[in-house]
Amino acid sequence: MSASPPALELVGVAKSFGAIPVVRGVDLQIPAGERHAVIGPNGAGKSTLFNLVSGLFPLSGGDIRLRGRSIAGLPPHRINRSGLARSFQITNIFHRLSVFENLRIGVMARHGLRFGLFRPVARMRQVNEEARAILALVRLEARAEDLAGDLTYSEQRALEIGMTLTTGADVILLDEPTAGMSREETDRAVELIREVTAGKTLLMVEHDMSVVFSLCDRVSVLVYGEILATDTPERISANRAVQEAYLGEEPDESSGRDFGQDSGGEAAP
Ligand SMILES: Nc1ncnc2c1ncn2[C@@H]1O[C@H](COP(=O)(O)OP(=O)(O)OP(=O)(O)O)[C@@H](O)[C@H]1O
Repeated sequence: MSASPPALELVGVAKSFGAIPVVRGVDLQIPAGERHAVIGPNGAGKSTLFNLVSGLFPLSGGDIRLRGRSIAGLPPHRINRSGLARSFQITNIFHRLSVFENLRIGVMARHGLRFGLFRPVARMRQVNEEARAILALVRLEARAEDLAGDLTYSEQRALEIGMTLTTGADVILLDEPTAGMSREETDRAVELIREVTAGKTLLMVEHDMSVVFSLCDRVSVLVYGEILATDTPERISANRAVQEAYLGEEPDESSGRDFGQDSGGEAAP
């Protein structure tokens, strides 16, 4: 055991909707700096797990700890301020503001600054610098002045990742960051995610095993609300129990999509 607590720790995490258990006692430790994927068949409880970690749903049981401190019961904005940011697909983006303004608002929020209030010039200079740095990191400099609503789908996803960075969080949750992207867009997104999460802790839901292989240190397989296995991508893809959990999903080495999903929004191959 290392001396420092895990960046993120789930202890016996449970969630029921009415009488129906959906997440059933999940234990998971993610050390600081690890990139970790949660995979699993449709309806396994992956989104619910993310909603529990980010504070959108109250726990039915167990505990969630960020750097050793419980965040159970905290509202999402408090969890966010504690250093955990989640990408909510494209819903965080103000479509009628420019790309730069979007990032600036995110950085301002972190500095406790709001529109319409007195804004000290020196702090605004710092805000602008930070926003520009994130703009470069997510490779949207050429689009800085364009409306966020005019970005392509994958550019919007990049902006969304940029918004999570504006919070300064060092634990990042990404929910299917490459869903709906072509192979080329996916490859670019993987590069971008690798760069922007360097030195941070990443927890992602991802269906595309080629993405998991190229990005993640470890993978957890969630089946019926329970973790079936946690291991390296290589060992997970060779695991018989995992293969059986994806009934009817033959490993497909040619596409790299070892464990396909029948979810709607995926890009055509
Ligand atoms: N708010 C809710 N109320 C009742 N049931 C819910 C709610 N949210 C999710 N569920 C149920 O919980 C189960 C797990 O759903 P969840 O969306 O977490 O699965 P998932 O693994 O993310 O699936 P997918 O890969 O299809 O997104 C499903 O049976 C779903 O119908």
